[in-house]
This record gives sequence, structure tokens and C-alpha cells, in this order.
Amino acid sequence: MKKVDIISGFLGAGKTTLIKKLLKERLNGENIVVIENEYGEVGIDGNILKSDNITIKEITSGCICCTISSSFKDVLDEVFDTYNPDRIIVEPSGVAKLSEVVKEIRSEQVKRNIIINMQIAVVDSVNFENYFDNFGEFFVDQITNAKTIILSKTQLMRNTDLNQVFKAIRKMNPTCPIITTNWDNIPASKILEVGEFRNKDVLSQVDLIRKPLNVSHLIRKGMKSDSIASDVFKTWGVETPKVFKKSELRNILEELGKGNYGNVIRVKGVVNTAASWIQFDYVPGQIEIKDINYDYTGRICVIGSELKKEAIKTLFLGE
Ligand SMILES: Nc1nc2c(ncn2[C@@H]2O[C@H](COP(=O)(O)OP(=O)(O)OP(=O)(O)O)[C@@H](O)[C@H]2O)c(=O)[nH]1
Repeated sequence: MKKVDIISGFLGAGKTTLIKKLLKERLNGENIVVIENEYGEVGIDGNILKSDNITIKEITSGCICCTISSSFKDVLDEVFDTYNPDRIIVEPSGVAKLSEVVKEIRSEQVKRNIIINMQIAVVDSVNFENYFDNFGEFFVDQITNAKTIILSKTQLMRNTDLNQVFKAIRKMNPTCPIITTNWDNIPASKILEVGEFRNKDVLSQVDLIRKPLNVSHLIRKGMKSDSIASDVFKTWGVETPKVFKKSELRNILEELGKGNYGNVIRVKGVVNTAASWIQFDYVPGQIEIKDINYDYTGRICVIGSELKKEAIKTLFLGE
């Protein structure tokens, strides 16, 4: 049986960062294919993950669990015919419902002789409240259906706030392990041990009595439960050779967060500057810009609701 690991999580939670860590520190000796699903039309994470011995398959422009499930099946065909991997890591788009992704993969279980191994949701602890309040239908689905939850950005949180987030997640998912340690301080081997249920620590031997809660009351009144991502989330993307200044890019990202361009929840990309190539990431309240060696051309992707696409285009490209 081949193992399939699902690393889900809302937009910008840290899925790609986590996969990179697992590959670099631990899984690089295995024959692995990563299936990377980007909601936007331009692929960015595939190149970020690329390394010599890992095969990356990118599926863009929608979610593999709904609008483009046939592309997912095609990619699975190709993966099994060409690479015959020991392990497949699936990174669904940030707006995919984990329950739907699991359903999709389970429907392939017998035919492909695969088994879901890790079923992880990466949860951005800093933006927990924001995502719960505004995009709960997708966010809560990921939390309640995860077998392991990995909190990201915990080092940016005050301990009391982190504790609140922990308690709220525990209410939604009474049984799964929740990793709260800053990723820099935890080796990939430990994350795998917990994710694959090989963890034999004190707590797992105690019969923790946690009452399973009915989560429906946690979901805001009137929240729908049957939307698909394309009903709610819109994207704008472009490929461009334009040369940016770092300060100009930072201003643009700050500008996008002010609410004048729609509800922007994720911006990412790579662009050229006169001195180097840079990779940038925006999630509400956090901007990261870092130098990278090179890329084949500039690519920018914006995701959010009620996006003002023409204005965003002008903001980035001045046209
Ligand atoms: N400080 C801190 N930053 C993090 C952590 N995890 C992720 N990030 C940052 O969060 C941003 C988004 O990380 P990604 O790994 O690209 O997130 P993702 O879930 O793959 O994003 P999408 O593919 O857009 O859904 C990047 O700027 C990361 O460096 C963390 O634990 N701590």
C-alpha cells in the first residue's frame, strides 16, 4: 500500500513551509511525489518546493476536491504510471474542505491501493479568530476533520492568547494531537511521529476524557455549510517580467491590507528586483519578503473575497 499524506490548512497557514521542513530534514531518502494544488491560476509553491530528488506535480485554478477533481485523477494516473512513489504528499489549496479532500482520496483507495497516512491541518494561530469569524465554513471543516493539528506562528503569540486558541480548537476536535511548539524548536522526526501516531508519550497512554462536542453550535448562526470555494473566494494572478523595488512591493502589500481592494487574505509570488529575485508572502498582519536565487519569470497571486481585480492590477503593474 502506498501512503498518502494530506497536509491541509487555510490560506497562508504554513503548509508549504511544513512540507519543505519534512522533506529537508527527514523524508528526502524516500521516493516521494508532492501534489501541490493552488487555488490561483499561477503556480508559485511548486518551484519553492523543488529540489533534486522530489517530484512536484502542480494543479492550479481551483480545488482538487470540487471544481478540478478530474485533473486530480489525471495527475494520480500519471504519478502511478511514471513514478510509482512510496509516499504521496497532497497539499490541497488553502480553501479546500478537508472532508471533501478525504472523500476524494478515499474514492481512489481500492483502485490505487493507497491508504491515508497523515491527515493534518496546519492552523495559523495568529489569524485564528479572523478566519473563524469570516471563513468558518472552510476553516472549521479543516480543524474538525484533521487527525493531527499543527499550529503555526505560535512564537508570534502571547502565551495567554495561544492558550485560548488551543482551547477553541480542542472544543472543535476533542481527540487529535495538537502540536503547539514553534517549528524551529521541533525536529521533523517528532512531527512525523505524532502525525503517524507512533507517539508513545505519557498523554497517549492516559485515557483522556474529552467529551466530543457537537460542533454545529460553534459555527456562526446563518453560516452556510454547502458552499464550494469558488462561491466565496476569488483570485487575481499574473506572470510578469516587471522589475520591482523591494520598498515598492512592501508598500503594495501594505496597501492591499487596508481594505480598499476587497477582502485580501493571501498574496504570494516571486518577482525580480534590480539586485536579486525575491519571494513574498502576505497574510493579514504579516508580510514576509526574502531573497531567492532566481526564478524563470515573475508571478503574483492574490486571493480573497470581493476582489477589485482591475485596481489590483493597476496597483502592481501600473497599467
Ligand atoms: N513566523 C512564522 N511564519 C510562518 C510559519 N509558518 C509559515 N510562516 C510564514 O507564513 C507565510 C505563508 O507560508 P506558506 O508555507 O507559504 O503557507 P501555505 O499554507 O502553503 O500558503 P497557501 O499555499 O497560500 O495556502 C510565509 O511567509 C511563511 O514564512 C511559522 O510557524 N512561523
